[in-house]
Amino acid sequence: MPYVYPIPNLLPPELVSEINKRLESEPEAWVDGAQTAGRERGKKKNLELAVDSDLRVQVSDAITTVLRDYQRRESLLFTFLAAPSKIGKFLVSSTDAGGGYGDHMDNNVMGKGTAEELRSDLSMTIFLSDPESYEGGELVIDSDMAFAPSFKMPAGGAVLYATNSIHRVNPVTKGTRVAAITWIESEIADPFMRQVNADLLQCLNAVSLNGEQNPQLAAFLTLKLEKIRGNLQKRFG
Ligand SMILES: O=C(O)CCC(=O)C(=O)O
Ligand SMILES: [Fe+2]
Repeated sequence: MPYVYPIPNLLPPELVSEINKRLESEPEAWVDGAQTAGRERGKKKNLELAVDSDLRVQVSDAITTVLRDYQRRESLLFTFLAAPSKIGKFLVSSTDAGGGYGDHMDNNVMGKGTAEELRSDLSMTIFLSDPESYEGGELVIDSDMAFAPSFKMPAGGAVLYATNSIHRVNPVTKGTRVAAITWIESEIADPFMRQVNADLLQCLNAVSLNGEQNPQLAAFLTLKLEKIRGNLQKRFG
């Protein structure tokens, strides 16, 4: 099974419309996206906010603040699944008709040699455009496989996937696809253990949300689940 998780409502709708408004108001901030593609530049046809532009930093910081907010249900899910230790700055991408990004692998290390260097365990695309507003532009994960899953999420929805999978963005045939993309270093390098940790966290969360009927049982299960999680972490890091 490929490690792919759609998260439908990662960003609140107010933040998505605020970001889209800002992006539309600064058409001069976009540059050729091939600049950030490294060896894959020939396959990439899109525009991106200049990496050092104020707008890119502001949009990236606003999204990261939501992801670091443990109270929101969807960012809780993101936290469980990713166990993020480092979240890279977001690239903001805009793809018009004729653009796309052919089959490729992302780099194992992002921001090499900078203060922001991270081991890219997970890649994440946050869709910012209304899916009705463009055609094509699906994100296809494990695109070298016969049954590769394909995603076109609602605005504010995300797809989190293992960085070691070949993937592509299908050609956009109409309209414009805007997305924010980043890479994440997880506290848990091993994908199998990351999955076990995510399952345990989901159990702990369910127990804490539904524990009123039987507080004693809830306390017992919480203690035991924390023990299992802690002991697994000690053994597998
Ligand atoms: O736009 C996307 O959904 C993914 C882009 C991508 O694969 C990349 O920037 O490496
Ligand atoms: Fe990629």
